[in-house]
Parts: sequence; C-alpha cells; structure tokens
Amino acid sequence: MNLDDRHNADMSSGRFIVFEGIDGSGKTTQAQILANRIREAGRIVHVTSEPTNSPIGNLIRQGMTGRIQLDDRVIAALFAADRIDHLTNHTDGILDLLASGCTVISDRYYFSSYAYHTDYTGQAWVKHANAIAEGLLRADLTIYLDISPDIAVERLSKGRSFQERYERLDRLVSVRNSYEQAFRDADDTENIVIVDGHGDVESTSKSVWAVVEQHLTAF
Ligand SMILES: Nc1ncnc2c1ncn2[C@@H]1O[C@H](COP(=O)(O)OP(=O)(O)OP(=O)(O)O)[C@@H](O)[C@H]1O
Ligand SMILES: Cc1cn([C@H]2C[C@H](O)[C@@H](COP(=O)(O)O)O2)c(=O)[nH]c1=O
Repeated sequence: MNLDDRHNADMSSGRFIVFEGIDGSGKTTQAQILANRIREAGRIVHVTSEPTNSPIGNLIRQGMTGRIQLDDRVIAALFAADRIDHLTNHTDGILDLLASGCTVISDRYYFSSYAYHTDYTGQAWVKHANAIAEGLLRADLTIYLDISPDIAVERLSKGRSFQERYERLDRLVSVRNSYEQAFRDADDTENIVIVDGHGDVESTSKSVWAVVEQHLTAF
C-alpha cells in the first residue's frame, strides 16, 4: 500500500511531516512557513520539535548548553526517552494529535539521533534505542534540508555569541556525513526527500511546498 492509498483508507488521521538537517539548515523557519501554508489549505496543524519542552527535554537542553555536565552517551539516551514521551504523552503527544486528525510537523525526529549520536554510541546502539519510536510511528514525509556546514556555521553565528554543544564546524561535517549514511541505510518504507537549503527563505519554501504537494496529495 503506498502513502496515498494509506491515507485514502484512513482520512481521519493526520499526516506526520518531519524536517531534518544540520544545525542552522533552516528547519525551524521552513516548518513555520509550511505550517501556515497547510493551515491556509484548511487543516489543523501542530508544530513541534525535539528536544521537547517536557522535563526530559529540559534536562537535555541543560546538557546542550553546558548548564549541567552530561556525557554524550547520556545525551543520546535522553533523546531516545524524550522521543518516546513526545509520541505517547497524553498532554500534547504526537500519536494523540494525529489520531484527532491534526497534521503534525516536527523539527527533528529519530534521524537526528542517527546523525548526531552514532559517533559516540555506535550505530547499533542508537538504532536499538530508537526502535520503539520507529515501531510506533514513521513520518509520512521526512524533508532533509541540505546545506554545507560552513554556511550553517555562518548563519548560526549571525547575531549570536553563544554556541550550543554540537554547533562546531567539525561536528557538523561529521553529522552531515552521518545523515547521508543513515539515509542510505534507511529501509524503503521511509519517505525521505532531500531539499537544497542554500537558497533564500522564499525559494526554499517553494521547493518544500512542491515536495509536500507531490508526496502528500491531499493538501
Ligand atoms: N534560507 C535561508 N537563508 C539565510 N538564512 C536563513 C535561511 N533560513 C534560515 N535562516 C537563518 O539561519 C538561522 C538558522 O535558521 P533556523 O533556526 O530556521 O535553522 P534550524 O535548522 O532550525 O537551526 P537549529 O537546528 O540550530 O535550530 C536563523 O537566523 C534564520 O533566520
Ligand atoms: C533530536 C535530536 C537533536 N539533537 C541535537 C541537534 C541540535 O544540536 C540540538 C537541537 O537543537 P535545535 O537548535 O533546537 O534544533 O540537539 C541531537 O543531538 N539528537 C537528537 O536526537
């Protein structure tokens, strides 16, 4: 059954769209633009992100900013836990939102873990730790915004003196390579589209919308 057949069979459940990409690739910007566009088409949209705003997500953020000291493997484990909570909690959990018919757009999902943690935990561990989330929900569409790490660092440094844990050029080079590897390894039930993120905000948003229209025909 392809994606459209699945949704024709169950029009009551919402679509799950994920943005992936290295830090500074434009995910947050494009997620908001896409959400507005889908709302204009008459659907209810919830935009979310990982790490979440849950207690686990807040702990992760403190580790990411250096407010508390956490080993990279602890961070990897916390992200896997945060993701299961992101899916299953009954306050603003993704599974409940989708069941209510809402379209959910997430800024990052499990491919972020494959890209950011493999260097520290090995691929087998990170895949295993995220198998529950993978089993619970795959994205209907994963949009990977591809930009070169040097452009990402340039964007991130504008108007900001603070650098988060993984926002260094050498890390982003490695993370980008790991994303590419994870996409090569992904099984064919994953619907991953790579969008060039080097253009300006407007031209990138047009490319994103073209992908969404092509892959999720009900919009
Ligand atoms: N297409 C673009 N061209 C130039 N600058 C951009 C573009 N898209 C976003 N930006 C700027 O780059 C910075 C990072 O953008 P954004 O927060 O959307 O990226 P992100 O992928 O969500 O980053 P992070 O993963 O670090 O949260 C912001 O200052 C944003 O205004
Ligand atoms: C989901 C997820 C995220 N990360 C990293 C990637 C970024 O460096 C931060 C999130 O920052 P953002 O600016 O809010 O996008 O967290 C990670 O290492 N592992 C993950 O699973």
